[in-house]
Amino acid sequence: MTNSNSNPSNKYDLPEHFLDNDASQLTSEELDTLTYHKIDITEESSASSANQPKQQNKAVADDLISQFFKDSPVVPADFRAGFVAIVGRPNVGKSTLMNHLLGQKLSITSRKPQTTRHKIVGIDTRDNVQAVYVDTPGMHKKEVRAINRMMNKAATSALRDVNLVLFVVDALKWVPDDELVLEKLIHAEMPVVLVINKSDTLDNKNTLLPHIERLSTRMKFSEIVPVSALRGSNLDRLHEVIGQHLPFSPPLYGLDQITDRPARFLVSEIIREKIMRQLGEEIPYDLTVQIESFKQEPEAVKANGQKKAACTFIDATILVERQGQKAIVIGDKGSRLKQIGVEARQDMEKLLEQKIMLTLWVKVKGGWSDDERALKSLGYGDI
Ligand SMILES: Nc1nc2c(ncn2[C@@H]2O[C@H](COP(=O)(O)OP(=O)(O)OP(=O)(O)O)[C@@H](O)[C@H]2O)c(=O)[nH]1
Repeated sequence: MTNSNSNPSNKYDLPEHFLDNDASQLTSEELDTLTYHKIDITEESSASSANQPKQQNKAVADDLISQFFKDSPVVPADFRAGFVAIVGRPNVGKSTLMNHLLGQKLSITSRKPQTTRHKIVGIDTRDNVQAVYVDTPGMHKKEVRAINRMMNKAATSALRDVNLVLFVVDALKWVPDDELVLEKLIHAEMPVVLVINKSDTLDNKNTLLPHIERLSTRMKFSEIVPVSALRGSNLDRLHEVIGQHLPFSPPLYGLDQITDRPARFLVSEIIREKIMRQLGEEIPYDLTVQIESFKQEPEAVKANGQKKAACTFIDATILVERQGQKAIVIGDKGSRLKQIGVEARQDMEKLLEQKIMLTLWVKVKGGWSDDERALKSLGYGDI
């Protein structure tokens, strides 16, 4: 730190992090230095005040308060914020929609139904609106196994305490699982917006209107918005509708925050997505990824003066049900696992904006998807 006497009124002599934080985070030593500055400044403006410690303390407090508010973003009175649940049967494009609404990939997507297993929270702040999206596993009728039951539970619980629901359907398709979602929403107290996704697949747009009319007789939707999540069509309109239906409220999360999920969770989801994309139909979805270790090393300067970039070291285990699946994931001479690793690392580097060293292992853990206790130990218990 610069000698405070050399330039008493220069605020950059203050402890560095004071510019970003409030005074409660200063050490007492730093506070002493700060007070010393303040005395110097006061002496410059008023010679008599040097003997008035109370006034000096008040000046310090005023300075801290004004600095604190100067650093806090000003939120307009008409700011709106709230939770938005994205619900629908499997494969209608809920995760694709959330990623495109966020403009950032958070939720994994694949052609395979039931890709989304957990409740994912994505935060989007724009135009004085903060929408906190909850992407849910698709709801479906076949609750055959423990994992399906848990996914349905997660989707239903996402409907509690939200301000708005986006009910996503696949173009003109209407199947019993859509009916199941509709039944859950009919008595919902919050507004429900029907999002007709995959509108790019419609050959004849005239068929849309009778479909919308039919669905409107089933329940009262606040709005019906046809979109193509994949192509990003009509999402501006959807953003507008979402904003209109959220309550006036200060932001619920930081204005720059994009998710409440820890980085280790997001990286395990990235690995899972790459496996599903690589293997397509070859492997059932009975597969999970466990992050064994996640160590972040900050940027450093080596002994020779060279800079060492920040790096995160990740060890992950892919758990499969059977020996045969292990061989499939590993591939010929490890080629498939290597490809999964390369693609996952690239996505992780984009997400975390730093170098990643990724080590992948494959292990057989029979019967995990049908064992509620094992699922809980893998983190499915809190969904
Ligand atoms: N043509 C077209 N395909 C889409 C659109 N949106 C999503 N898809 C595709 O539909 C498939 C399923 O998308 P997801 O976003 O994984 O669907 P989901 O509803 O989250 O699926 P679950 O995880 O099973 O609940 C993927 O192949 C997407 O590329 C769209 O607007 N148009």
